[in-house]
Amino acid sequence: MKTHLLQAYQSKSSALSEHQVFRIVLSAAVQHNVPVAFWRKPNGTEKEGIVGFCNQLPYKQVDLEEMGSGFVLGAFESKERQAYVIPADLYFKSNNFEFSNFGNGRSTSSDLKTAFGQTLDQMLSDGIPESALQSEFHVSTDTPSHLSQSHFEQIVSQGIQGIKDGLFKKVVLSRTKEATLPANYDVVENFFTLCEAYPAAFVSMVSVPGLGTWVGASPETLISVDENQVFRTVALAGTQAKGNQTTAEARWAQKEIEEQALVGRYIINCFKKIRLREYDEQGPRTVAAAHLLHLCSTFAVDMQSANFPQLGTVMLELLHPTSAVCGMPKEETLAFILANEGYDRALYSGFIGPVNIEQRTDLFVNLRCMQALKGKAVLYAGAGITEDSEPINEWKETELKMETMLKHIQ
Ligand SMILES: C=C(O[C@@H]1C=C(C(=O)O)C=C[C@H]1O)C(=O)O
Repeated sequence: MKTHLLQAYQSKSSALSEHQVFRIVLSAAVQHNVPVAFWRKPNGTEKEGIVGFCNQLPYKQVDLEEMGSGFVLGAFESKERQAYVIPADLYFKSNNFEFSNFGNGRSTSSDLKTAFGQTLDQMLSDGIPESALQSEFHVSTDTPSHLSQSHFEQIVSQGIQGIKDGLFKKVVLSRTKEATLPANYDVVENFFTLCEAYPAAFVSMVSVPGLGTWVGASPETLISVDENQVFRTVALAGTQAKGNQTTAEARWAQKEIEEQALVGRYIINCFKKIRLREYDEQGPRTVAAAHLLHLCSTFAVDMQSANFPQLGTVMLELLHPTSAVCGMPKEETLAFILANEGYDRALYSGFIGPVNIEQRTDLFVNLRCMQALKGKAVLYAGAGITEDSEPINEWKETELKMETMLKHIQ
């Protein structure tokens, strides 16, 4: 069903570039204080976008089979699948710029919808205003604390000691880093550049009142359920710089092989808990993510033949936070992270992605990401710590991971 706004938009959109359309939508969302998300799926050809007509973002338990269409934002510290959900009141794709209006079944604010539509119409007829050209975005009021190298290395040492003392087997420790954003920083341009640079990543830009603006290029699927009801997840861990080698040439040390095997075993244990035996496991093999290489195994389940229609939701609850971003066992390492890391991870290492759009759900682990603030960005990265870890090497690994975003903002 088409609204007045969508018809007006479609008739005029042909004269606009792809960049301009995304700029206009972001600018209107900021003006009306509503949430917006843009993304491009791994190896996808289209960029997609969602706007929710609500000033207060719903925070609820994610039930993939029950939910309407939307974009989910789960924090690292999310219990029982609680997450923010941007309802797909407006959804569009860059290949044809057809807007779909999914909001009909939901009680959207019709005032907001009308006002948003008028703003779009105005921009289309009067030209794009300065604010849209600069790609203004929602800014969070909470700035995460900045941690020193010595603090990070110290918690890594504590983590290694925890493993030696038998408290846990593996823990993932993370940190932040601040970078200055150039005066002409343009978040839409940043999103487009990342799409171009990282075709195999899930590239996203979400801008939400209160939560602020997050940009990322994640290499890691948490949960996907496709149109044929096939469930997929991955065990991704182990990191090395790619350099000039091909993925086939990469060699892995025992430490990385064990680190990744732990993540795989964790997924298999989750399947065991729910008595699911019919899964297909492939790998591990080496995969490239930007300038880095990781080890990755993939798991797939045909939900129809397994007779498990709720597998996506059940696995979201069991998997998050996985041992790729938290540790093994989950409870002990989560408590260690919360007590020692010294900052709030917020959406970093949480889960993000579109739900029930064109009969698919694709949730990713929010990695290789940053938060855009006024004049600066906060980058986030972590590294899996095992008994054989060296604190300085783990610091270097987080520096390397942060390069994924850093390279494209300066
Ligand atoms: C924690 C991050 O990445 C995760 C940790 C990895 C590792 O410890 O080797 C590798 C890939 C990701 O599963 C991150 O990018 O911040």
